[in-house]
Amino acid sequence: MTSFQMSAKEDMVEKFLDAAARGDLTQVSSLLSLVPSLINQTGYSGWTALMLAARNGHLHVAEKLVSLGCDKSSVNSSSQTALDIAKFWGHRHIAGLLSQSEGSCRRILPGGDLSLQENYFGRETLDRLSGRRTDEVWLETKQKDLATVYLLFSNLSPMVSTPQEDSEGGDIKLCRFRYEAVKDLLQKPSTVLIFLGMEKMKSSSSSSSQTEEPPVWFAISTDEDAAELLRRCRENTCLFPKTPNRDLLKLSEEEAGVVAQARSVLAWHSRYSFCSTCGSSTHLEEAGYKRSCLNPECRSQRGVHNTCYPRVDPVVIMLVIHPDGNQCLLGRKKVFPAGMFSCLAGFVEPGEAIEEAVRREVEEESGVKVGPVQYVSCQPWPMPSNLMIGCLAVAVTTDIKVDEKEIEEARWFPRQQVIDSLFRGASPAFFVPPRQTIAHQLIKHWVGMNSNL
Ligand SMILES: NC(=O)C1=CN([C@@H]2O[C@H](COP(=O)(O)OP(=O)(O)OC[C@H]3O[C@@H](n4cnc5c(N)ncnc54)[C@H](OP(=O)(O)O)[C@@H]3O)[C@@H](O)[C@H]2O)C=CC1
Ligand SMILES: [Mg+2]
Ligand SMILES: [Mg+2]
Ligand SMILES: [Mg+2]
Ligand SMILES: [Zn+2]
Repeated sequence: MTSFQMSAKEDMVEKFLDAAARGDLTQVSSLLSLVPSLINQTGYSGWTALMLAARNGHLHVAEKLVSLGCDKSSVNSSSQTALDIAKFWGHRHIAGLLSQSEGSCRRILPGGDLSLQENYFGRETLDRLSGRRTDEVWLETKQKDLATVYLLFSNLSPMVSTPQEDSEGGDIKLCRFRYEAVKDLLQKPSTVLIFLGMEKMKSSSSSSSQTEEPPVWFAISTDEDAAELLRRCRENTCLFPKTPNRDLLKLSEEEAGVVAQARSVLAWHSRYSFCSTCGSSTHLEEAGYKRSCLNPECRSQRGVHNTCYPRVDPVVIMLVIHPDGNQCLLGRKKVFPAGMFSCLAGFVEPGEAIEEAVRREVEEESGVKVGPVQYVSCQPWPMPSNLMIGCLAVAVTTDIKVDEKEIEEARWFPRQQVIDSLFRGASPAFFVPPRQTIAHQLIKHWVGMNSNL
């Protein structure tokens, strides 16, 4: 693109965003009919037309953008969606429009502040088709299907491609392989193969493609040398991320959901090679979703035996609200980066209800006693297989005494300080974990609950 063409495009985007901010429906519509791709363009600080309409309360513009299929979930550089912005500025009619799918639930379950929140790692991109896991003929046919997608894992990290230096954005992408490129790995006895599921049918797909089944996905974990595996990829920007806690947060929402599933199941295989009941060898069944003991005398062959199936560890994570309603309790572990504070969290223990786990962990870690607990949303966290259960909790005492083994410091933070740090105000007193964590989303949820300012 020449510099002239570029500045003409920028002018057009600016004109479009300005029209949305002013509520000029006629200009918004005519620019969109000329250049439909304007719809999700961003301007200053990542603001889209929908966000600007939401900021200024222009319902008709917001309706037009939504009816044309604009992206309602995109976030600006302060991690706010158009819905957050509409709620914050008190434009209830627009907030209602942007959360319309929740309307019918609200009628069925009145009273609760129900927001259909989807967290990073939580998107179900694939239909798991668990019924097919025992259909060996079907699975074998699918393995050889030309459209089938294989992901390669080494040491529990998926092979990803990193952006070219001159490209925009910092996202990483999963490397997708076809059967021909991995069939030798499938023959190796040490390879673990997991059936992940089938791509979901797109509602807009044409009638001719509806007769064909969408592609299925498998994950392969192999002990082949990582450098050797990387040679299978044509691009030279591929790698296996070394720090999953950080690096796997750079995937798209769709790919993050697939990785959450694959990584947790593979982590279970790598930790549970032998039968945990009798110590004998096991073999893989049900397309990677079961390990059965090879000892015919083993107790795990009879009755209900959860040891044969992949594990999920429930963890409660909670934002504790001060009895005055205007402060929240955040803590930091020694391993956190300097200045970062987050929600308290802890593993649910056997025979424990979620509410009780919240009360116990908060008291253990901070000395604060908690009364009412409300579930908000959850997040699969594949490090290795936690299910983070996000709650709000109201404190009934306020004195803090931290458990120094787990927590370095815990403090009550006033709402304004939390808002500044969440939306990166001028000089925030601390910072919160990135938006991909449920900790961030819980903090944002609390701030949003009373944001009709
Ligand atoms: N997505 C998000 O926003 C967040 C995710 N998390 C995740 O939640 C998890 C739990 O939080 P954390 O505060 O550490 O939990 P806890 O407060 O329960 O403390 C963890 C410690 O408890 C012990 N422990 C008890 N039961 C278990 C179990 N079933 N599995 C593992 N360890 C157990 C371990 O001690 P020892 O090793 O000494 O035996 C461990 O170091 C972490 O893995 C963390 O990654 C945490 C915060 C935010
Ligand atoms: Mg903890
Ligand atoms: Mg704890
Ligand atoms: Mg604990
Ligand atoms: Zn056994």
